[in-house]
Amino acid sequence: MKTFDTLFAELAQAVADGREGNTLSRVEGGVHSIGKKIVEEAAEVWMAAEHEGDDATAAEISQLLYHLQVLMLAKGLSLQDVYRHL
Ligand SMILES: N=c1c2ncn([C@@H]3O[C@H](COP(=O)(O)OP(=O)(O)OP(=O)(O)O)[C@@H](O)[C@H]3O)c2ncn1[C@@H]1O[C@H](COP(=O)(O)O)[C@@H](O)[C@H]1O
Repeated sequence: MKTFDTLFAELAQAVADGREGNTLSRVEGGVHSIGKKIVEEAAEVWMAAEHEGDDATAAEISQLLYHLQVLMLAKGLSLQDVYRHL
C-alpha cells in the first residue's frame, strides 16, 4: 500500500524523468491550475464527509493529498519543507 511519502517519491521521480502522465501534465499546468484543483478536491472531501460514506470520503481525501503533492512538486517543495511545520 502506498503512503504519503512513497507516493511523493513516485511523483517526484516521474517529474524528474519527464514521464508523460497525469502528474507531469498537472505540474506543467502551473500553480494557478493546481490551486483550483486543490480547492475543488477540498470541497469534494467536505461534501463526501457530510453526505457520503467513509470509503467515499477516504477516496476524496486521497485525491486531495495527491493534488497537494502536485503543488509541492510545482513549487519545488520537499517533504521535509512541509514536515518541519508539523
Ligand atoms: N493518486 C493519484 C491521483 N489521485 C487523483 N488523481 C488525478 O485527479 C483526478 C481526480 O479528480 P476528479 O475526480 O475531479 O476527476 P476529473 O474530473 O477527471 O479531473 P480533471 O482531470 O478534470 O482535473 C484523477 O482523474 C487523476 O487525474 C491522481 N492521479 C494520479 N495518481 C497516482 O499518481 C501516480 C503517478 O500517476 P501518473 O503521473 O499519471 O503516472 C500513480 O501512482 C497514480 O495512481
